Amino acid sequence: MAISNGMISLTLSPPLPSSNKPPPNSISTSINTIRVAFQGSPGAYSEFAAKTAIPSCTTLPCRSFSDAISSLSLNLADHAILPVESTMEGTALRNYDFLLRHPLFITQEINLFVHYCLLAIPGVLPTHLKTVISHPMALAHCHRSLTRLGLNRQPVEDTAGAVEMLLDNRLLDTAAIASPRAAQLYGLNVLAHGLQDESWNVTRFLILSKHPNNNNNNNIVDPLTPAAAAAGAAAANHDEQIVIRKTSIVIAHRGGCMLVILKVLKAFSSRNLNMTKLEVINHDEEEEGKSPVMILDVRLDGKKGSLRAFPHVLYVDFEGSMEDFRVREAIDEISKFSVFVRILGTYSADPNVYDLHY
Ligand SMILES: O=C(O)C(=O)Cc1ccccc1
Repeated sequence: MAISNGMISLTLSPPLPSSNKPPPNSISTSINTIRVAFQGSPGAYSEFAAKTAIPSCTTLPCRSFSDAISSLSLNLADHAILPVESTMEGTALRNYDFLLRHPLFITQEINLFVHYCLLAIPGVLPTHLKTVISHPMALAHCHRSLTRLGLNRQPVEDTAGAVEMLLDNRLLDTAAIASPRAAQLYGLNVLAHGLQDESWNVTRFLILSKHPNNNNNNNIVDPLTPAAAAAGAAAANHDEQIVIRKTSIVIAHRGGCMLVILKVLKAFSSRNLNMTKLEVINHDEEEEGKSPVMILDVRLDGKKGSLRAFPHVLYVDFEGSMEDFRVREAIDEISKFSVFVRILGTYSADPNVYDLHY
């Protein structure tokens, strides 16, 4: 079945049996199955990340990330998942833009090892290949390998979609870069494993929701408090995993980037709050071809304002939750010298990196 001109596929994939342990404090429900929308076809890395983060979930494949977000407003999905950065390429700014343009909150993060395979229709030999198709991030992560193989690159929406394209069009001179799972799912041959240019290739995905995560789980402790130290000792004894809460914010400011960065660092360091990410985006209006970052004004009380353009933006992640007074104080301080602050959400830090099982 399809809705709104068939843009959103309504096929819900069943939960994936996984030998990976779910991440701490992963979202779970005993009554309703959680539905996670992702951009791509079944077998995409995002789908695997969703099922690793929330093992009992069903997944909703969507043609674009906008469709995945629409599925939240249409109540077809409870969450959407988005790859936001990788160890090989840093922040995927385009995906962050999606997040900033919508009234969404981060409720969980998940880190996944990404192994790429070269897949082709059975019978196709490496010598037959002229072109390779895949998600732009996959093509970038395999840049050196593809240059060595002398293949033309063609970006498509997602890795599993590339596999579908091979099959739908019976492309006999083209390969796709996708996961071993996609190879199994679609019955393609794996011509090469481990195509990524660096063996340590981890992608960080964010799980997004219409509502902020107000999880007051007792296992969750704010770092750097006596409770954290005590919980740490207890966990070490019982082999438990401590869950550290993280918060992501976006700060926009006018000019004088260095001074703003120093003030932001001081707001966190003076309160003993550990930063895990600081990324500065400067999109000067005068600079040709660069558009300012568009950010939707959304507050934790759910009120949303207008979409505003900012040329200078800082993405900051730090350890600590919005329930911690030091975090609230730091954000208050930052609000005094920046033109705009948006809180993207507090969620549990993922201490693991999950692997696809071949
Ligand atoms: O295309 C996919 O399979 C995705 O889920 C996006 C993606 C692409 C490459 C690495 C991680 C996620």
